[in-house]
Amino acid sequence: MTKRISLTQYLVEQQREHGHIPGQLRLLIEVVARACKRIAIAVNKGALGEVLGSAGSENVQGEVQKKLDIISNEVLIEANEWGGHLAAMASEEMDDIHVVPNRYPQGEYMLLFDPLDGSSNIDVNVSIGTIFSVLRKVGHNRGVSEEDFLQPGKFQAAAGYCVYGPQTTLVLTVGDGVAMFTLDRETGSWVLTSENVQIPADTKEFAINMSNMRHWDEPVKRYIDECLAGKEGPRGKDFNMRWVASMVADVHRILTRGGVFLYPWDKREPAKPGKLRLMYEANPMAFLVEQAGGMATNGHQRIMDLGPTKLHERVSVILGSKNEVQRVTEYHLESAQTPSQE
Ligand SMILES: O=P(O)(O)OC[C@H]1O[C@](O)(COP(=O)(O)O)[C@@H](O)[C@@H]1O
Ligand SMILES: [Mg+2]
Ligand SMILES: [Mg+2]
Repeated sequence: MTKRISLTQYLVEQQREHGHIPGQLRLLIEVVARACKRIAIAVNKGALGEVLGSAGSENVQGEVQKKLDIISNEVLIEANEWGGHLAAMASEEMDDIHVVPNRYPQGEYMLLFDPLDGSSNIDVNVSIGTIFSVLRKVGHNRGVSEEDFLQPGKFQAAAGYCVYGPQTTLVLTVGDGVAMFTLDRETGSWVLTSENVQIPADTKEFAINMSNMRHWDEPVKRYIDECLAGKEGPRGKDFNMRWVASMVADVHRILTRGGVFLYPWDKREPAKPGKLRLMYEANPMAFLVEQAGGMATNGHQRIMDLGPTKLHERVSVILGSKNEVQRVTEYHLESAQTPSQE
């Protein structure tokens, strides 16, 4: 029988072999993983745990909060407040940052999360998840403010997600490749089930919400039209389409078998750069995807190079198999160089 490696053993080994996971970061990741286990239990109970349905409130984005959005947020805050070695936290479901109180010495890290991704799928029993990102606090011996969080994604110390699906899987990077851990419900431990995850550079599968087609910009229309044209079209191959409407599940599929995911800017809300959130969704997923050999851009620039101007900033997202993301990005650049016909 092959040896089972737990999350703790994996992190300790990474620390010993590569020396790049400080003790505080290792403990922080373990606390997040423990919180995800508690969220998985709540998700699993479903109607029996009275966790389904709307909470009757709205978040800072004006989106209706589900009960599980709030429960998951509370679980993550509570777990990390005393056990997470943190200076502060920020969440998609909270207007402002949450500074960890009365700590000396103050924690070196800041945690950002989308506590429950794919909220529209909760009540219909489709995969959902938790996405998280870890930043270092620059400048010790002083308080922490929202500005401390406004760092480009390339400075993330760690990122990951947990997908609550047929299996509960934790996917993690600390900047040295991507590892996947499956929750063994009988023992309650996270068991390493994939290491050095690699996204194939080419794919025949795309993920986009096709109902927004009429709102898309030219380069996105061009790319999807070419995919839809199949064997007879310029791409010379047939493409398949998937859209779970939970970013965690769509990205998990891409990390597992390749593909390209797009949630681009569109004309519905032209003033907003996109639907997805830079700090809680795009940055952590971009870090994972790049660590697995893929690519992530907003159509013009690498996502992890973007300098955030506010906590809840939104962004256009194209990520996954390198050659496809490259192609969509080139289409955007070409279109920017072509004078408008209007
Ligand atoms: O319903 P749409 O517009 O296709 O959007 C789906 C997208 O919205 C999201 O659910 C947003 O996440 P939240 O549930 O955290 O708000 C993404 O996970 C997903 O990619
Ligand atoms: Mg989300
Ligand atoms: Mg969410």
